[in-house]
Formats: sequence, structure tokens, C-alpha cells
Amino acid sequence: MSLLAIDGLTKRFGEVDVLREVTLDIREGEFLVLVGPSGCGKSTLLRIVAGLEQPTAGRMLFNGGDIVNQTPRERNFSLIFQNYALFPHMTVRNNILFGMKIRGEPASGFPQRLAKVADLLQLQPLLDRKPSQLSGGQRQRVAMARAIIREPALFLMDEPLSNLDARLRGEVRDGIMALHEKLKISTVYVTHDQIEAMTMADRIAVLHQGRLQQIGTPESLYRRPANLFVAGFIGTPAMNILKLPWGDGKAWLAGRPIDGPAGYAARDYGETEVYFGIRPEHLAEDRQNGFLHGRVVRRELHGAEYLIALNTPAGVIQYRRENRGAIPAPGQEISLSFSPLDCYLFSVVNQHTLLGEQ
Ligand SMILES: Nc1ncnc2c1ncn2[C@@H]1O[C@H](COP(=O)(O)OP(=O)(O)OP(=O)(O)O)[C@@H](O)[C@H]1O
Repeated sequence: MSLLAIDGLTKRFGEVDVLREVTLDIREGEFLVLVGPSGCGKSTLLRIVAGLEQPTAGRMLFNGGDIVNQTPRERNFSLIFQNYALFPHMTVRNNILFGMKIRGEPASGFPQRLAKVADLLQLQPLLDRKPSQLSGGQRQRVAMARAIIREPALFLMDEPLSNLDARLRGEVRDGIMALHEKLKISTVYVTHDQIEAMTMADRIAVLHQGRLQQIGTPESLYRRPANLFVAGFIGTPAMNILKLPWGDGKAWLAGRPIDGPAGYAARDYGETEVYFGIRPEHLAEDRQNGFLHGRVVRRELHGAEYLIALNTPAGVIQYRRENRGAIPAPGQEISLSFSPLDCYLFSVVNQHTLLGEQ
């Protein structure tokens, strides 16, 4: 069921359309991740949902009611930023209770609600400390406690992990996921990091240049990217993209026809070129049947795996291989093969996928 429906949202700053007719819905209890490169409009969208910014056009319905003209307070959404500014002179307890106090909520309810969130976030032993006496992860937990004690109707998080070091990031991310599992408060989580998006999201919405590119489960975005941008953005290392000749309803690579996955068809495409995509994990060294030949130009050790770049007549291609046996060295000739099931084709005109179910 849709909890928040965003419909045709546009935001213009001066001459620039930062958001262009964004339409998406947030479902009851879901963890939706908004992802995209720096400057694509993620924070602006989140700020509009929070009520800190007015849209230029478009509607937002929460539980069916229009909220565009509501103040942030009327919306009762909780916003967590990357700088989760705690008050340094206040104890953890008072930091958590501060918002409820200034809203004039009855103090009789405080102890019970405080105990509940402190238990949930394992803050009981820390309640009398000041922020300076906490680790980065503990401070982030206090910020979470402050945000959830008011029982928000929607959680909005803007890159809450970005100021933390790698180890702490993992810890806080696990904490956020555990909290979401327990409370199931619908959450919109903004990040530029597609790995964070893939590991945390129920669904991912990909934004680029102010436009929604695709929304779906991490699995569906990885397997069925709607366009060239999503194909290149989701997945690490990134998908190889080559511009290939197109003829007879097929892409031509190294003199061979590549006709895409069985059951899919690229139809009515009157161009002479096409974007062809294949992920590094779907290419394999194949001495016998390999037909994509090239010379190794670079190899990177990633522990259990190597990422190897080949210079082929069609362009540079990267593939992944296990760190086992003889690893191809720079200068060596290699032949690769792949399954048509793992290929992607995109229009050179509008960059949309050309693969539709037959
Ligand atoms: N108040 C403003 N006035 C003018 N332009 C703005 C304003 N706020 C944001 N922008 C512009 O809107 C665009 C989108 O900004 P936004 O902060 O939403 O992007 P973002 O995707 O969150 O980026 P980042 O990941 O770098 O935070 C940027 O080009 C930014 O310069």
C-alpha cells in the first residue's frame, strides 16, 4: 500500500530544474533508498518531503491527504542528516528528550518512552554522558533515538553514514537495519553510494539530473536496468559498455552476431549502432571457444579476485576472475566468452533498454 505518493514533483532554483517531474511512491513499512551521483537532486527531494523546501510544481499525498502546504511539524516526519548535531552541553538523556520538551508534550510519558528507545538502541548505560564522552557510533545512535522517540510517521535519512569511518559505517548501518526490522517505520534513505543502496534497500529509486531513472528492488535494477545510466551506475565493478555496429536485428562484436538473451527481442531499431553491455562477472577466460580477443593492459588484485582489463578491437573490457592458478600478466593475449543471457542492449538515440519480453 502506498503511504506517500509523490506525483510530478518539479523544483526549479532560478533557471535550473533540479527535479523534473519526479513520480514515485513509498510503501507502508518499506526501506526506500534514493541513490544517484552528487548534485542529482536527492537532498532537495528529501527536503521537500520533509517540508523544508517548497516544490515548484507537483503533489505529495500522505495517506491520501495532500501535504504540500503542511509545515514540517504537521507532517511529523523525522529527518536525520549526516551532521546529526547533538547539543554538546546536554546529557544523552536530555538530547533525546529535547524535541518532546519544546513541543510541550506531557512529561509524565517521558520515562517510559525514553526507556523504550534507550533499550532499543542500547543507550541505557550512556544516558548521563555528554556527547563528547561518546564514540562516533554511539553519537549516531543518540541521534537515532532522538529521531524515533517521537514516533514519526516517516523516517528521512540524508547520508547518515557519510561522516563515519569504514568500520563504524558497517556498525551503524547494521544498527539502522536492525531498528528498521523492529519498528518497520517507512524510511526514505538518501545516499550516493550504490553499494549502500544495494545492501540496505527494499526498493531503490535511481535519480540522475533531477529525473527518476528507475525504481525497483536491488535485484531487478541489477538484472534489468531500464537504461544505460542505471546499467552503469548499479553494480561494482561497473558494467562494460561498448558501442557496436547494429544490423539484421543484432549487435556485431568481433564479427559475430550478438542477439541478446533468449526470449527477449530488440525490435524496430532503425539505427546502425547500439550500446552493448556486459558485466565483468559475466565474462570468462575461454581458450577453446573464446571469441573476444584482447591483450591485458592492467590487473588489479581484490583479494579473492582479480579485475583484469583487456584491450580489444571493440574497446577496453574488464572481467573478473578468481585469484587461483596462473593470473594473466600485462601484455598477454586472452580470449573471453560470455552467455547471451547476460548481455544488454541500449538505444544510441535515447539510451533506453532495447530488451523487451517477446
Ligand atoms: N537553494 C539552492 N539554490 C540553488 N541551487 C540549489 C539549491 N539547493 C540545491 N541546489 C542545486 O540543486 C542541485 C541538486 O542539489 P542536491 O543537494 O539536491 O543534490 P544531491 O543529489 O543531494 O547532491 P549531494 O550528493 O552532493 O548532496 C545541485 O546542482 C545544487 O547546486
